[in-house]
Amino acid sequence: MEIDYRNKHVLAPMVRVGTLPFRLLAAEYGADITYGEEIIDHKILKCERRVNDVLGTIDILEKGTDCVVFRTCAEERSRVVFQMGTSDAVRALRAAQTVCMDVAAVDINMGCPKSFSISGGMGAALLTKPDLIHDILTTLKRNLDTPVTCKIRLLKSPQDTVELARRIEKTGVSALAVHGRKVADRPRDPAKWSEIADVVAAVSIPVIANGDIFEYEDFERIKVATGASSVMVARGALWNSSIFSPKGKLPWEDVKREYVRKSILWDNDVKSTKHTLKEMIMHYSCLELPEGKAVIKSETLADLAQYYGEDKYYEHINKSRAPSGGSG
Ligand SMILES: Cc1cc2nc3c(=O)[nH]c(=O)nc-3n(C[C@H](O)[C@H](O)[C@H](O)COP(=O)(O)O)c2cc1C
Repeated sequence: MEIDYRNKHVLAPMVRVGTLPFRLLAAEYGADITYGEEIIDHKILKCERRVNDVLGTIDILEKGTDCVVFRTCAEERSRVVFQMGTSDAVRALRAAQTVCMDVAAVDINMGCPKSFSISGGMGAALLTKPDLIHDILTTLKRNLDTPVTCKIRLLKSPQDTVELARRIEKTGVSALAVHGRKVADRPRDPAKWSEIADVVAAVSIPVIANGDIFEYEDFERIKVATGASSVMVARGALWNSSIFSPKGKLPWEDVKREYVRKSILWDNDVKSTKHTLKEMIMHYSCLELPEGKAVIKSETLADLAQYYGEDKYYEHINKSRAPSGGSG
């Protein structure tokens, strides 16, 4: 089923952050479309799909283990985007086939500047290989019923970016997310909204504008500046996912607590929960203070529950999951 990419507020893909509890939290506050963290195709190819009746989730697990690589649930089926890292069309297709029936769309990461991506020919390395981009996207389009999209960065000149966007549009993708920074730009460099506007003007598929949305009002500002109708947020949502709420941001302490509860409810990987909490704490406070130290020291969700005063909730959830029967 085609997903509508117009007039949407979108949670950006974020490694080690965009797992199920975080996506559901963002959606609860108002995000319309929520991307998962980037997962590399090689990793998915070592996985199997399993229905988790206890949690009510669909789990993509490393074969023969309980190691969750991707977890989703029916509630987010119509809005979750699976983002993949790849450098090969056939491999991308095989990996996408493992997950496509459980997600709203499959997205290819063409913006990651990290060395592990570039050295594997993935992420931003694709930006200089338009033929390979074409190959990957058309292979996915031809063989999947699921919508296909991609996320790029700006190229050296606005003309180059526009030329690439036009080529991408020709592959039949449903939307194009544009992060308004170049590969060499640092996160603190301002995003170049005007160069996103050049792309919006040049293509007719929906463009999702991304970069420097830190307040709810910024959604409207970037729409006006770029002409894009949809907007994607990463750091603004990481620090306080209630940025999606038209009613204004909630105190980060409340958001954090709700994130801990959702991590417990969906049995999130403790490393991902710790990482996300650490990012929030680093932004608002400091890891050297007692809270940061307690999060770093935590080894399990039970430890985190205890620190945040959610131990009763943790016990309640775990009791409700225990197999019935026994003495009663
Ligand atoms: C913690 C973190 C993890 C990220 N992981 C990904 C990722 O997995 N895939 C991706 O395409 N971009 C990733 N990005 C980039 C963001 O999706 C986004 O393009 C960038 O941060 C600019 O948006 P912002 O100004 O709203 O932060 C990540 C960014 C952050 C801060």
